[in-house]
Amino acid sequence: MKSMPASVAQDPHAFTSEARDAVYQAIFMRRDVRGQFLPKPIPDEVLSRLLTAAHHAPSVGFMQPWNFLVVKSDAVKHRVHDAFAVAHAQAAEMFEGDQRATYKTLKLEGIVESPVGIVITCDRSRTGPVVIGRTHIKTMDLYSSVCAVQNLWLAARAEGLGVGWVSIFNEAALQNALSIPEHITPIAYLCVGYVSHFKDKPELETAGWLPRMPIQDLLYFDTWGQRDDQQPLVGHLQRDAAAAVECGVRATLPTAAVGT
Ligand SMILES: Cc1cc2c(cc1C)N(C[C@H](O)[C@H](O)[C@H](O)COP(=O)(O)O)c1[nH]c(=O)[nH]c(=O)c1N2
Repeated sequence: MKSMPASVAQDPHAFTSEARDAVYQAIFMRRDVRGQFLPKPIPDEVLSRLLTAAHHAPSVGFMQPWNFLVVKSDAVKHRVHDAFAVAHAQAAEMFEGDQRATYKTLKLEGIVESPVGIVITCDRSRTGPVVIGRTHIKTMDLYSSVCAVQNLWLAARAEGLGVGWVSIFNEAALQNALSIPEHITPIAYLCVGYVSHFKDKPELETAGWLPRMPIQDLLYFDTWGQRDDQQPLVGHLQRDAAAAVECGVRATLPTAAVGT
């Protein structure tokens, strides 16, 4: 995105403005990709960078609960797709009326078309029963694996790769399709590949499923539920929301045309 106005002196630890802008570009130009995958292979050196980025995610107690399963076999992808198809049909029945009709028109995966699937898992027993930071809130290990997903997703966007997270599975069916042991939780099945183009906004937004919520409606000060629209921060948020949208629009252009 175009540099956000720097009204305060840059901290000496901050990235250069070009590097900082690249981070924000990765964030605002990232999309969940389902339908625009190209068959172009992903070089191992690129996959290696993605996986290394994922492995450098934060994790509770540094337990690094993840494994990475790289799926290239068509037979395995078809097994995963079969598991998706069952859950997808079940999911359609959970919506009513117009929503069900819309749901059925949505493309919600690119399992077979994407050249590579990457499954990120969570081994909840990896470092024993007591983990620093997970002593009371047991789900922290799952959140750690999600951090790995997000690192990979952003790195992929910087590499020009699309990623689509598919979660419409009965968990046991997905484990079965991938021979994942019962005690390992599959966190994400990610469809990864080069794309014909990136969309400017979430497909569910374009389809009229849901809009992006205004961030100021989600913001409280000091205690839950306490709003204060007079806070200068709120004005900044409105400006930055517009800048983020503009960045998403520019994501539809080849990056060479986008610049920083
Ligand atoms: C945990 C989780 C699980 C899923 C998703 C995301 C996340 C975070 N998303 C993608 C989701 O629909 C998408 O992120 C939002 O619509 C916002 O769009 P962008 O990611 O900004 O393009 C997703 N998309 C899809 O087509 N099929 C799916 O099964 C899922 N599952």
